[in-house]
Amino acid sequence: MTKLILHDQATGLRSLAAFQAPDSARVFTIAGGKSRVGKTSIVVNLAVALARKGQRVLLIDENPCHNNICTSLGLQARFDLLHVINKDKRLDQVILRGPENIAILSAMRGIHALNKLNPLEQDWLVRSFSELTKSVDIVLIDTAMAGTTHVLPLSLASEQIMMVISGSAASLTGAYVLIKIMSQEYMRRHFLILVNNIGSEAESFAIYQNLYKVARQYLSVTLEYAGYIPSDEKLHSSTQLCMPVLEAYPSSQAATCFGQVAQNILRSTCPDKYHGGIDNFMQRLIQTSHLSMANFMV
Ligand SMILES: Nc1ncnc2c1ncn2[C@@H]1O[C@H](COP(=O)(O)OP(=O)(O)OP(=O)(O)O)[C@@H](O)[C@H]1O
Repeated sequence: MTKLILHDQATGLRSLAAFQAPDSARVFTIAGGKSRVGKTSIVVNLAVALARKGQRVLLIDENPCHNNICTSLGLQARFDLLHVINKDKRLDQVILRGPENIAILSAMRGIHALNKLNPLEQDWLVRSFSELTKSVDIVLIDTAMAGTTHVLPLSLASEQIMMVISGSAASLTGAYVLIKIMSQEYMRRHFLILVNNIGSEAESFAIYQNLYKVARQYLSVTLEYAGYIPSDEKLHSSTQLCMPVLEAYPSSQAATCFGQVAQNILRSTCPDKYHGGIDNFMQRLIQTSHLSMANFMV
């Protein structure tokens, strides 16, 4: 029975993908197999690097307010996605502006409410998001870490999934488990890999290559190297200053690497044929938010 439900959900997801416009915004979910792997630092700094390359960036933040993008930038979000869902505020009224005019949407409470929306509320939300279509080129989603399979709905709704790994065994195992579930249950065949907090580029590439070989042999998926961010005290200091490292320490090694990662993801391919688009993303997210994590045996 569970298999049947999963099959239907997977079929639904694939048919939704067919409705996407080819020229719309690209949506990347940033996930990690372990907490504290550096997701928020990566989302914030990658957004700045992308904005400096002329991209209009929207960040969607799933983290709780004591530990989220706004806090890391010294901003305070008074409103969030739930205010939009409840029709207390319009989407443009809850979006904050960060460095380089990056748009930031706090969404933790809203994302958790998506599976309770009736069809009319779903429609309203998708239409609200369609208003962003002309003003956003790239969406980056910072996922919260609350269990291995928690990030599935956001990841499956995105065009691209970027897994952040470090050199630790826990981060590699966690990333492998997530890739396994998404490939075997949901036919996701392509993942971007970013290695963070690592000693050197050579070390980073060796870790990536090991994961690549194992994933190709046992899971039949393609991994694409998105780059690396070194272990850099300047990145840690910039977090404490509530600033992106690209602003606080523009000539640091970390800042240079974020520029390179931004270039790589702009060039990245999408063999899964998920063409993005914010309203379509929201439609898929509503659909995937009904997935019961209890269905998964890891
Ligand atoms: N490459 C790096 N070099 C030095 N410090 C880093 C690096 N990447 C992340 N950090 C530091 O590690 C800490 C955790 O980073 P961050 O909050 O971005 O992780 P996270 O994965 O978002 O955490 P959570 O699981 O709590 O959401 C921060 O203090 C950050 O400054």
